[in-house]
Amino acid sequence: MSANPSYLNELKQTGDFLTLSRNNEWHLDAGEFVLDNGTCVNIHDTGVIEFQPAVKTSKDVIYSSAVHGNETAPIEICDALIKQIIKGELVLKQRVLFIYGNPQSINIGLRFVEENLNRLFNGHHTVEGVPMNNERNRAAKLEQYVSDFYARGQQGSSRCHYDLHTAIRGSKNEKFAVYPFLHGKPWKKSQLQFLLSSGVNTVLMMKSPATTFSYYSSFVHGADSFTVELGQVKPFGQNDMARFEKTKQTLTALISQNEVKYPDFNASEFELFEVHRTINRTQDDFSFPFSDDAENFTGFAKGELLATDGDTAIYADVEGEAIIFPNASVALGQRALLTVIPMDIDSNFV
Ligand SMILES: O=C(O)CCC(=O)N[C@@H](CCC(=O)O)C(=O)O
Ligand SMILES: [Zn+2]
Repeated sequence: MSANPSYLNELKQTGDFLTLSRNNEWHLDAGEFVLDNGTCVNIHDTGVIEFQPAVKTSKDVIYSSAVHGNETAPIEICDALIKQIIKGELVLKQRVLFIYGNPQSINIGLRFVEENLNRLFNGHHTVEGVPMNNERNRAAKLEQYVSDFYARGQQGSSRCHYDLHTAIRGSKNEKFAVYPFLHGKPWKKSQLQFLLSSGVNTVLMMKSPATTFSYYSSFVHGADSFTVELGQVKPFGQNDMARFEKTKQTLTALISQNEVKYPDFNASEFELFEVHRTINRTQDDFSFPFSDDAENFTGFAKGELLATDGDTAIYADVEGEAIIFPNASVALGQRALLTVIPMDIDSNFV
C-alpha cells in the first residue's frame, strides 16, 4: 500500500469515488485520510471505501451497488451519499462500507463482464478445475473486505448489508427485497420496517442457500442482509431519482443517526411472498411463453406453461404462481426463474 496515493487530493476535493473506481476497473492502491469532522476514510480497493466516524458507533452498515454494472439507480444513490460524506455535508454516527461491486461492468453498461458476480459468493468464486477470472477474483476480495470490516467493528454492534439492485424487467410491485434464507432463524419485523421506510413494502423469503452477496453476509457474518430491487434497469441519466427519495433518506438516516425510530409493525402494510420454486436453465434450448414485457409478480393459473427447458415443459403447479427474474439467457445450470406465492405473517417473525 502506498501511504499517500496520487488520487487522494482530487478525491478529497470532489468526493468522486465513483469516477475514481471506474478509472481503475479492477485495482486501486489503498489510501486513507481524515475528514475535518474526524471521520476516517479508508479506501481499500477500487469501489471499496470505508468511513469510520470519530464517535462511538453501534452499527456496522454496508451499502453495495454495481454488483451488476447496468443497474445504475443504486450507483447514483451511493455516489451522492459518498460525495456528501467526503464534503462534510453528511456527518456520520455509524461505520459504513460502500462497495461498487464491478466497476468494469459499469463502464461497459452490462450486467457483468465474463461472469455474473452475484453467482460467485459464499466461496463459489473458487472451484477446483474452474479457471479464475476477474469476477471470481473480485468476489473473493469483496468477501475479504466484508469480513475485515465486520471484524473491526465494536463488540456487540449490529451488522447490516443492503445490496442495491434494479430488475431487468418492470415489476408490478416496483420495489422489492429478497430476504436470504435464514436456516430457520426468525425474520425481523424491525428490518421490514426499515425496508418500508425505504419505500419497499414487498419482500420475498428465500427457502434455500444462495451464491448471492446478500446471502453471504447473512450466512457468514450474521448480518441483517437483503438484496433490494429499486425499480427497473435504466442507463445513467434516465433514472427518475424522485422515485428513490425515500430510499435515499432512509439510507442516510441509518448512518447519520444514533438510533432510528420506525413506526410500529403493521402486517397489512406489506406484501410478503415465499419462494415456491427455482427453475434453472439446463438446456441450450430454453424459452418462456411470455414476452419480455411480462412483469415480475405476474401470476399464472395452475396448469399454464411457465417455461420450456429442452424437451421439458414446466407448468404452474399452484394457482397464482408468480414469476420473478425470468431470464432465458442465463448460463447453463443457473437460475432462469423464481416463482413465488403469497405468504402470511406467522410466528417465525420477531
Ligand atoms: O431482474 C433480474 O432478472 C435480475 C435482477 C437482479 O440482479 N437480482 C438479483 C437477485 C439476487 C437474490 O436472489 O438475492 C440477482 O439475480 O442476482
Ligand atoms: Zn442485479
